[in-house]
Amino acid sequence: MNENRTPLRRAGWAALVYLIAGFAWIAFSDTAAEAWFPDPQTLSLVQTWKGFLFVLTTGLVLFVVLLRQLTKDRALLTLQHNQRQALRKRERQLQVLMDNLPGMAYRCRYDPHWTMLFVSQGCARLTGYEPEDLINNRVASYASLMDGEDNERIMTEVQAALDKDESFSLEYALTRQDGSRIWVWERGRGVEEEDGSVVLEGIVLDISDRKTLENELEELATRDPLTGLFNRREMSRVLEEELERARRYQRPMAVLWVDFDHFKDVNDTFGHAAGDSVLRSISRLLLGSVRSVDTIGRFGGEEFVIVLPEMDLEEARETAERLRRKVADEPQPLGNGQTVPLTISVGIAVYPDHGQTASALCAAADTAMYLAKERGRNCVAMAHLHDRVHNQ
Ligand SMILES: Nc1nc2c(ncn2[C@@H]2O[C@H](COP(=O)(O)OP(=O)(O)OP(=O)(O)O)[C@@H](O)[C@H]2O)c(=O)[nH]1
Repeated sequence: MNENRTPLRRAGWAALVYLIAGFAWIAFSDTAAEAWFPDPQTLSLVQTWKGFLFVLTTGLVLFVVLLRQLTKDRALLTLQHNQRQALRKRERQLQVLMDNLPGMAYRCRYDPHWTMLFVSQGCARLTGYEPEDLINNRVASYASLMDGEDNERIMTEVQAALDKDESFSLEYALTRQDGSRIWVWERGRGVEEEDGSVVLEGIVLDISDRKTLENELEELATRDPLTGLFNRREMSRVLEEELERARRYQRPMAVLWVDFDHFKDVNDTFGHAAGDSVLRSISRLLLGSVRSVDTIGRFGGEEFVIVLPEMDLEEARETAERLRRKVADEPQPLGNGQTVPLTISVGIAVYPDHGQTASALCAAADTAMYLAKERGRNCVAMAHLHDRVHNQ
């Protein structure tokens, strides 16, 4: 209650109380003294002692009031000093924490530039820009470090989090000042300022190492380690995807089933390492001989599957024949400076002629490949139309 009074009002009240008490004392004590001590000599003595009493009392009151006030002031000053010390300590700790983040802390506006109002020192390590370069978009805006589509996606995600008053987590790529690319993870939330506007506060961490590891793991899960081609699982996924597209747009699609001829002889004669070298070399050769829309996978052993979107029977036959000739014409390196001639047998199945499903097409192409082997190898065979009936 007292805290609401202004110092002037409080001092005014104290002075008023003092004046009233003083005047009352002078007025009533003189009258009372004259009434009780009619003798002028005694009265004079009483007046003197009365004066002493007044000075003593007011002095005591002044002493108590001043003591109380000064004690309070000192306690307040000590409290303020301790609070300032604690604040400085926390600021220092926060600074150390922010400067040692594997990234940066920030405060920014929710605008198309992500205008930075504050960024910690880690900004230089993360982006290559000094904090003052990014603050208020002085040299570059944070948005200019992001990819265009990422920026739009992030704007939408952050808006959704702001609407729900929740924090947001984002992953996106940044282009640093030197042009190198990094992956970052950001977590932040909207904070209302004193003027009612909303700013974003959070941290941005470099997760490039994690991303590289994730990509490597993804590669391991989808690629054949020897040839680098898609493995059976990934190839099956691609086949389903292409088949779905062919169905939707009512376009043909071909599957080639490629098997090396007498590959066992290569292994037996030159060793397994030489066989591996041949597998790698033919993989490269096949990969370099198809269109960018075509996909090659190693299904296992020396069997390869090639998916050729938008290819009908005749085009597929021509492609298979071209691949067969290319392999036959080029002796394969054994890895020791020597080469070995090798041929392939290719089975062809085409959607929708030989099958409607991935498994039906694979089975038809595989059967056609055995037909090519039966015909003496180093040749191409088309699946029979009646295979379609068996496969469905
Ligand atoms: N070097 C090497 N050989 C492999 C690999 N995978 C499978 N093979 C070999 O491929 C050979 C396949 O032999 P077969 O199935 O008998 O067929 P082929 O000798 O090619 O004869 P045809 O297919 O009948 O013309 C086997 O010797 C396998 O050991 C591999 O990753 N590396």
